[in-house]
Amino acid sequence: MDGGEPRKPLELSTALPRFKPEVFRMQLVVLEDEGDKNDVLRQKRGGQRQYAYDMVFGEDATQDMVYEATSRSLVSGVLMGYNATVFAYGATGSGKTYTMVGNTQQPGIMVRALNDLFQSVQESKHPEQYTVTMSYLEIYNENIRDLLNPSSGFLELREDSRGRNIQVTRLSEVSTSSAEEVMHLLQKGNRARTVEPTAANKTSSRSHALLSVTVQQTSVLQTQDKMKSRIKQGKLFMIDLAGSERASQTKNRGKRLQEGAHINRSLLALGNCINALSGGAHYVNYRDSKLTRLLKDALSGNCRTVMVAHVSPAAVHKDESRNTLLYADRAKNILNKVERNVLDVSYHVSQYRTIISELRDEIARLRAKMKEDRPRSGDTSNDKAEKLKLLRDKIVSTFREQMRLRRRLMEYDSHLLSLSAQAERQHAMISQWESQNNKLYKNNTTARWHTRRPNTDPDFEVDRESMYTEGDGALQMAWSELALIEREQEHYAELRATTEQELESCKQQGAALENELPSQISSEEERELLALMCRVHELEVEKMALQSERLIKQHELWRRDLIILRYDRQRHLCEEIITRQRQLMEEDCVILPPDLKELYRIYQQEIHASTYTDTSPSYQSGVPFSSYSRGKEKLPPIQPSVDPLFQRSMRYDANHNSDQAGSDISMTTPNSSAGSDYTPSPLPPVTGNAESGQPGQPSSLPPPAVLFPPITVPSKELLGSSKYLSRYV
Ligand SMILES: Nc1ncnc2c1ncn2[C@@H]1O[C@H](COP(=O)(O)OP(=O)(O)OP(=O)(O)O)[C@@H](O)[C@H]1O
Repeated sequence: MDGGEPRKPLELSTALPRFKPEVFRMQLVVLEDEGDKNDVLRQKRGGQRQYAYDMVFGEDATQDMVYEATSRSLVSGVLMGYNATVFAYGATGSGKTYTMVGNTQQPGIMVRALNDLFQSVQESKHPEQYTVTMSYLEIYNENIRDLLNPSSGFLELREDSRGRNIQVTRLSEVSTSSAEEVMHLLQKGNRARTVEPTAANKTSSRSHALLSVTVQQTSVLQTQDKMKSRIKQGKLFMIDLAGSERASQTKNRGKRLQEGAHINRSLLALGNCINALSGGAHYVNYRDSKLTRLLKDALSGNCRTVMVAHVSPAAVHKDESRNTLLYADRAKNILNKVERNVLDVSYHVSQYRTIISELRDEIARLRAKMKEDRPRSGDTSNDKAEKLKLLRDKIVSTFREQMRLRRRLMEYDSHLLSLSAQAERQHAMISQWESQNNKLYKNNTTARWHTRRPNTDPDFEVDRESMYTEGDGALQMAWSELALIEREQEHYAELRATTEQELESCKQQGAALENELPSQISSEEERELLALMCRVHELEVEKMALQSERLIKQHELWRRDLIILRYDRQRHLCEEIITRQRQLMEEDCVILPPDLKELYRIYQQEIHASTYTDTSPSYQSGVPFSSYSRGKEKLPPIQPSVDPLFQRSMRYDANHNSDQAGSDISMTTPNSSAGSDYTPSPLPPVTGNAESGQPGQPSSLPPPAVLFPPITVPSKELLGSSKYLSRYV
């Protein structure tokens, strides 16, 4: 390390998960530490530390090189419906803003990614199916500000009772159709961002900036009574974090010092989350800062995440550099489960169609009444005109009132639907938990486990005790949440009934006013004026039709969620039954008949097809499920990390010793590469010859009988974790 000032800091990238390991060669950063010269006793010895990352960029790396290697592949993923996040991390002045935003000559990741995104949309077969929206916010002193509409003040962060669906209220979501428009918005946002000069950086960002771009592709498959559409939605977050800073180095005072404290606190919270996640902690505290709450999905949810860590080669920054390297190193161990957000939406539009058509009928009636010729008194006195004006005003206001009431009814319906979806979820959660408890504490499998594993793990019983308490708490919470939901359902049902009554009387009032109309019209001009009023009504109805369409989609998504949940539960049960039956067959040395073997094979294919999309790394790796073809000697495991319950299931350990009478199952924690990728390596049979230690070559049974895949048993941490429950539902 030299003592020179940083000009071109070093950037490291760690992509989570490493979806293209063949592209990202691991590269090293060596941190040299000469030790403390004043440390005469040599207590703190210097030395070298090496850190390996997916990619390391030196001072010659261009913006383009950084973008190509870290973020380009994320853009195509977003268009396919994946979520992705790129965030820049590092000390103040280390080059984060340069990497993310850049300048006009050297644009950064944000600009390049958006350019690529729009280009890909334009080059696609159906550019008209895509909608792109963006929002841009900053977190300054723990307050959220809308960078696209800075005058809106501080915004609130909201989430549901389980800490999911995090949303920023009143944040502007701007719909964009071209890269130029986006660039303009981005520049506008950057101008609004809080940037101040400090001793460490002339243009120091005093806030974290989060740019979010949502790409939605909607393809309508059918119209008429039943509409079917497919919605694919990917989100890309690009985040320029504020830099960590030391008061002694930045020489900040007053306001700057206070900003620095906020920045450091939120970065510390982020560091804690990274530590907890990389260590596989059961509980991760995202609530310590707004930054971590917003980054929750990027860190542990359904998201491909790239962390670009920035370090300065200057000796004076060695502590910050070491910290950054350490966090980046830990972040590598975090494994996210990435899924495509694709939904086939099919919905009945009859319910809202009725409302809309009723309103349209009303307008038609109004028009007809206007055209009706009635005997008139012939006078065009001011008095008559005044009466007509009054009548018109009344008709307009009753129509508005009707619209208001109908809209309110729709909102109540929508809320009631969401409540019933939530209640259903709680029910599912409760029954799931109860069946888990049965499995854990009461059934035979557990008893056998105990007898097979005498005294191997002294903490085993203690763990179970604490799991039971934890589970009990989760169960109680689910029950009380259910009671709350039911109370809210009752309340909203009452509100709905009252509104319906109000609407009925409003409708009658409107009809009476309409009947008065023909006798009041005395000239063509008046007729035309009233025609205009009808047009305004029509437009309002159209607006309502659009709103109802949005609600319908929302309902359908909830309904689909529930169906998926039920199917998932059914599948879990089936798998449980199959696993246990196989265990019994195996214990009784039943020879597998060929047709049953064939059924297992088909079942396996089904599981694989439903679990792995064509972009799954395992599929691309050239070992797809089809390799388990008829006649092959091995069957793949029943449970290739397909469901959250069994995700971290026990895996067969080929090297496991044979002292567990009759059982070759051992607990192994899946390593990072095995966590999400299905590794169809040949697994030895459950009843294989333990002495031989030869996977797949058992001698105790004839060949067909030994083709059992291993029995998967949920790992104790998953069965006992309440976190699992909330994740699963
Ligand atoms: N790779 C690079 N090539 C050339 N100049 C760079 C590079 N990286 C950073 N710089 C320059 O270094 C200075 C500090 O960089 P930047 O503002 O991006 O740091 P930062 O990490 O965002 O700091 P802060 O956390 O204080 O906002 C800027 O003037 C920037 O233009």
